[in-house]
Amino acid sequence: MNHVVIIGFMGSGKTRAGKQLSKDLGLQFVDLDKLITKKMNLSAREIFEKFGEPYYRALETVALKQLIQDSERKVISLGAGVPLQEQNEKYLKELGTIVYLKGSLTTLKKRLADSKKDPMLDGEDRDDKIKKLLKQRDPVYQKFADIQVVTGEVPFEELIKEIEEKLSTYEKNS
Ligand SMILES: Nc1ncnc2c1ncn2[C@@H]1O[C@H](COP(=O)(O)OP(=O)(O)O)[C@@H](O)[C@H]1O
Ligand SMILES: O=C(O)C1=C[C@@H](OP(=O)(O)O)[C@@H](O)[C@H](O)C1
Ligand SMILES: [Mg+2]
Repeated sequence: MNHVVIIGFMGSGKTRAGKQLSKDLGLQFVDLDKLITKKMNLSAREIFEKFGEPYYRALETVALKQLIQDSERKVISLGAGVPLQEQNEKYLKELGTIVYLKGSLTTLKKRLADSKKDPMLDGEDRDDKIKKLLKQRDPVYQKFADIQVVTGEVPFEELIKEIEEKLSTYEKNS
């Protein structure tokens, strides 16, 4: 399918940017986390606590497969962990054009400092955890990215414009 797919670390702005892009492009918006939490009637943290992380990962994969079958083009914001799961690799490649919202460690630490919603940041020192996970995840996001933009350095509206321009160029050439 040729969906517009947004990937990136927690706090990179996947959900916010996805909503704006869907409005501008006149496409339906899907947030993969929202799809899962709505269906389960539980938050991501509650699903992690009740059933464990592997269960959440399985729900992500099921949702991805459904979106590949969906013939109506959409803007899809993925959860930050989706590209890290080996079983998702082939589905991600089939899903559409992948936009990586890249945030620096400084930007992400700032945005995530008070966020309570992410179970992946529970436990150890939050800044250390962000640093460790970003080091592990950034190369994976880069590997999947058809388009990359840096968040945190320009105003939101400019960032969206940059994504739209890059998408248009990418699609013309592919
Ligand atoms: N370009 C941006 N500039 C400043 N703050 C942003 C930007 N994009 C997102 N945010 C803020 O960062 C936080 C995380 O955004 P969100 O879209 O939920 O990220 P994600 O879905 O990638 O975890 C929110 O408070 C959001 O308003
Ligand atoms: O980093 C992760 O593994 C996760 C990120 C979350 O999504 P956001 O990227 O929207 O925060 C959500 O999917 C879940 O809590 C797991
Ligand atoms: Mg999100």
